Amino acid sequence: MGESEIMIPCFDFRRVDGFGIEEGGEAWREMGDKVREACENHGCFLIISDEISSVLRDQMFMGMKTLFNLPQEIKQKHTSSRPYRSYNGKSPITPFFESFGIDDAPLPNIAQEFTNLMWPHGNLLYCHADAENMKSTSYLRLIKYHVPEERNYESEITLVAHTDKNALTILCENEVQALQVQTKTGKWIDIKIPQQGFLVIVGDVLKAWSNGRLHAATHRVVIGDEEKERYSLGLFASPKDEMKVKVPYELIDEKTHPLRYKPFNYGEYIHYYVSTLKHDALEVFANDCNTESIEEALRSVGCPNPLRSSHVRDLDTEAIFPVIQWLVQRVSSTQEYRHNKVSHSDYTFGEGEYKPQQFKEVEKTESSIKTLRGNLDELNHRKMNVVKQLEHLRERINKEGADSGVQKLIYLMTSLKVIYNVNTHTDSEYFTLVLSIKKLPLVQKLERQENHFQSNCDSKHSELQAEISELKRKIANGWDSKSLSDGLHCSFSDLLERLDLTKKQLASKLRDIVALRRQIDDLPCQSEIIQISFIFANVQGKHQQTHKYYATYNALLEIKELMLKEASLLNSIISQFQEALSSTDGRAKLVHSMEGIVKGSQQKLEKVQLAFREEEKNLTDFKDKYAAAAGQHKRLYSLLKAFQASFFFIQCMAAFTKFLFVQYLCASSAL
Ligand SMILES: O=C(O)CCC(=O)C(=O)O
Ligand SMILES: [Fe+2]
Repeated sequence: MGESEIMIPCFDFRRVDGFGIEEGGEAWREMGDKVREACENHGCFLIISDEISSVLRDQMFMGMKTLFNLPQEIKQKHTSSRPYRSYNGKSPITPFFESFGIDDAPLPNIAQEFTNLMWPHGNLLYCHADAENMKSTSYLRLIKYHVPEERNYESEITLVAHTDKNALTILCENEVQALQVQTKTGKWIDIKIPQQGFLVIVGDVLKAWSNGRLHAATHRVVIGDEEKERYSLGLFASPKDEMKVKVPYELIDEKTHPLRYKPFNYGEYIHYYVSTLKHDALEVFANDCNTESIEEALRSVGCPNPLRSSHVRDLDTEAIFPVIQWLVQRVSSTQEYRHNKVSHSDYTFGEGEYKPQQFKEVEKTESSIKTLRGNLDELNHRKMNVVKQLEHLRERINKEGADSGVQKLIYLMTSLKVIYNVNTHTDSEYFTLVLSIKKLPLVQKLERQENHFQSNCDSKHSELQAEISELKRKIANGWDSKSLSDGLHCSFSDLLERLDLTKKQLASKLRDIVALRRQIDDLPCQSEIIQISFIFANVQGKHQQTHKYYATYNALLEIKELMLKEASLLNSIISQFQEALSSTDGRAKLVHSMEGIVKGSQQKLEKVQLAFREEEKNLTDFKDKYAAAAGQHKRLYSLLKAFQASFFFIQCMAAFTKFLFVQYLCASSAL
């Protein structure tokens, strides 16, 4: 099959004739084989499903549009410490790309928190979210691709080529085609996700888990000359950060499928990817056979053919063969050179004769060995000199006698004692000695301590001395024992007085405390407060009712007054009617006053009619608003249903992973 004909398989998962009808049945197994093959060959496949109607899907994208239309500062409120979760908006690197990542979106509190953050005044979108509490982790990614205002190129790569770092991704788009998947041979093919469909992409985790049997598809988003902005919605199912990704032993076969990935912690892997952004992060981070070191070794021996670790991994013979040829050639020419060196030590290359690169390297190494040897000889010579000097010194020590130093020291110590005891220094030698000893830090410290102690003693001594002299002075001044005891008595009664005062103060404080305690006792306890608040609520209810009665009473009173006024007016008209009719002047007056009354009434009527029309207008306004709100409620509710239905797919995919595992077990037991 030519590359141009490569098609990503599309499976019909509609309930009528497809997946999930009879789990474990013949059709189910056949479908399983096809899905596995698609994952192995392409790393992705399309599915058509009737789980989500096109109406719901449209509404879902409408909801996304509303979300992305929110002001930038509101969108930026959505932040997270985890990679790819925070709102990522139109950065200079990706100016036409905006996305939100929401962890475990199906959980009701998560949806509610997100809604509260984006729509502080409420949005019915998630208000009734009652999705099941799922154990697997997933994150929902909402993406908007803008239409570039000015195009530098015919098409813009808006999302760079990558493999998904999670286990499995389920994608849908708003019918604006821009996604491309790379085939194993490196060709990019356009993916059009069907109207009722999804694209399922195998991520790095499934690739590692399946020991490299499943292919993680490299994909990118290229915005062409589309006029419409693109929205896509992806569910990224992944293990929890603390989970270990480990190839099951059933999927390891020493001959056909030796272990390719060592077990790794998922969180550490993500951290590695985020900090390096290596496209082949999985191969570098978890590959068990270290193809990187092969690449490195070839580079260090100057292999002219580029051989990447992926060539080795994928056994790409086209890339590997020239390298092997080069290595064979190198080995044989090295052998030849060695042979010539041994048999003809004076072997030289003639003028213009081809001298292979490795020969030059060997020559260079030889010359540096020579220099090193020269250096070593010189160092040996110096070492001999030092040894000689050492021996000489040792001889001198033996001659002078080993004890002389010690004796000198003892002599000095004795001198020191003498100096300190006698505290005289007549001899000049002693004098110098004292000076040098006094300079020693320990001696200085001791001196300082002694001085301190001495001054302390002195001050205590002078204090005591002062007290004694004071007593002496008193006695000398004629203070006898009686006056002394009087003095004591005086100060004792003084103290007693102070004690009394303190006792009084204490008693008053105690009284205060008792009063406070009483006040505390008077305060109602918690249950009493509840009762009171209950009664208060009742009273408030009654109060409101009374208020209403009063309002009615006042209105009735007003009406009564009006009626009375009308009645008195009518009475006065009746009483004056006969009289007014008797004269022409009276009749004209009556007609005039009647006209005045009619005019006044008409004005009143107009006022009332105006107020009425205003009220009517208000009513229709409210009705319109209510109808709009009800419509929105309906739309958002169905949108919510659409979201819930898409979460259902995560569960499907978890089952699908399990199903793939079973497939492999069957395949390996058949081997
Ligand atoms: O928007 C798309 O179609 C692809 C998004 C994608 O590949 C990703 O977010 O990893
Ligand atoms: Fe992706």
